[in-house]
Amino acid sequence: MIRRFFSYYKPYQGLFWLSFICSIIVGVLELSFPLIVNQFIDHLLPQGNWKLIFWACLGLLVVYLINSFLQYVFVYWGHKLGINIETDMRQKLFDHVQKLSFRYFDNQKTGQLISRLTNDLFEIGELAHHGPEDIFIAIMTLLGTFIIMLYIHVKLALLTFLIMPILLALGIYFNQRMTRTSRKLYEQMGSFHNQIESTIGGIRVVKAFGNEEHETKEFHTINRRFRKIKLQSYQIIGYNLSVSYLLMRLSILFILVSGTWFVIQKDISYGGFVGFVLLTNVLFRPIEKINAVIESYPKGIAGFKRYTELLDTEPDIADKPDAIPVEHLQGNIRYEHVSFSYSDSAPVLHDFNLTIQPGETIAFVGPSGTGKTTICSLLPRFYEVTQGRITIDRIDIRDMKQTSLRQQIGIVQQDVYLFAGTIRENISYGRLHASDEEIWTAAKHAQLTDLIHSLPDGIDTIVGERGVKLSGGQKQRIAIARVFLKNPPILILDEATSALDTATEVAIQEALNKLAQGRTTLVIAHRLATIQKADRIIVVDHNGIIEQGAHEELLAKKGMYHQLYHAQFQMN
Ligand SMILES: Nc1ncnc2c1ncn2[C@@H]1O[C@H](COP(=O)(O)OP(=O)(O)OP(=O)(O)O)[C@@H](O)[C@H]1O
Repeated sequence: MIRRFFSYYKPYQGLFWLSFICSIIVGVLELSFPLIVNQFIDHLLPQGNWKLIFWACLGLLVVYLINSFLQYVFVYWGHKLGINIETDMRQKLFDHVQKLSFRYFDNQKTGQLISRLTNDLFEIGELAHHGPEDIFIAIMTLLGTFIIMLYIHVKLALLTFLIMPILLALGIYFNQRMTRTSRKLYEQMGSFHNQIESTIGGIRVVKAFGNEEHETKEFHTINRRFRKIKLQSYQIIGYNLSVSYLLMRLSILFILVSGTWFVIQKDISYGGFVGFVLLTNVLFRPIEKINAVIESYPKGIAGFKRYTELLDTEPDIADKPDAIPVEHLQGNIRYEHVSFSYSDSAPVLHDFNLTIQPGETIAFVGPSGTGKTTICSLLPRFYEVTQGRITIDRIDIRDMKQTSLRQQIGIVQQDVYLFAGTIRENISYGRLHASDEEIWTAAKHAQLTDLIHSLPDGIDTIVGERGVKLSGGQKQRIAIARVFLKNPPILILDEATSALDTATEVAIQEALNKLAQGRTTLVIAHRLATIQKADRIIVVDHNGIIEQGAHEELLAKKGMYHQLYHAQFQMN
């Protein structure tokens, strides 16, 4: 995992070394200060030579100036390195998430995914900048300080280093506790995002049922749980800081007492003693740094683990290495002995066979839950068949490049999803670089021109999140315009179940009929009145296809279609 983590530094080796070298120089210069003070007290002070003292102070000033400049370089460029790595990782993760199949998203919570793309990566970025450098610099400074301490006074140095194992053991103990708490914190953060996403996303349902209070209570529970874990983590940080602080100050006291004894014994000079005390302060800085890493390390590592986990999720529907791009398909579709199940539960389709001729309009009818939508979802490979195969123009769809296959299929769903942009942007989603004229033609075919002209901002009217500012019928016509623009040879139409007013229904039906002209069309029919002109009606139940034929033929058979038709007719 560490090797994998470091592989992200590769493109930024220059930045890494720049901030690394700067921080080493900063560390070394920090170490030089106690040594200079030592020389100052022992040699310059007794001589009383103002000229030399002036030059020594000037030298120190230069050291400080260089150090302050390097601090800036280290902080800015070091963080730039972290941010670059974070940005790359986020992009990579986003690209990967886009490749995952419907099946993956069926089992995921959006909030968890958002949490991974935001918080996790922020923490990883922090670790990427601080982790390796801080640990390395801390070790270097510890070693450097120890060597200089030994140089000044061996016995005092050895006494000081007796305290180190206690401080390190303390660090390790708190690190372990922090790792556990961080994990809980992140799980909670995901639940947090889920709750917000689902309540705000479904705010209209919440309000329609008057369940605001219930949602507030649910949120309150999660919010309190999050608070509790966050407090726990700060309690650990607090303990760690206060115990470490106390130990460090006790160490200084200990060094003051033992150093004074050595001074009285004339075993160490005054300058050596002051330099030593100053060095003790330098010695504690790396320990504080290690403590800071201890705070950020578990969060970053927990985030990185979750990041790699998601990145390693193989898309269960991927292009074969030799997959072919397809263009201009005729639309000859064959389902050959297709079986399919969403999970280990009972199959939705079993040995399903169907041949659809190019340009034919097929309507699927049958009771709810019998697999009409599933049959259509298998065609663009949203889900993979469990057995059998589906071919278009005699090519197995698994041998085609997914994007090219999906470019050949247009889908109009009953539950239309519009993006929170303008009408123009939503239509042009069908073909991203379409010209203005093409967009207007598509809008005209979808009978949208009157609507667009009636709006103050015309085609540039903002439709609101998921198109809330438009009616169901208007949204559906935008979805139809999108597919006109896409102009695919194959169509899947999931018919609207809701009863639209007659004028709107006629307008939508006209638009759909026009769209279906010259294309192979699969209609998931809910309202039998709209599919009477279909070339073939396929009646399915839980056992598969039970009847098929034209409307009149099926009525004459007096079978299932006849029953369904009359049931709906009587209801109307
Ligand atoms: N994403 C999914 N994961 C698991 N099971 C699913 C999924 N989608 C559908 N199902 C199940 O598969 C079966 C067939 O569903 P499908 O939506 O294809 O039926 P349908 O005939 O289109 O129904 P309707 O007429 O109500 O739209 C149902 O039992 C449903 O619960």
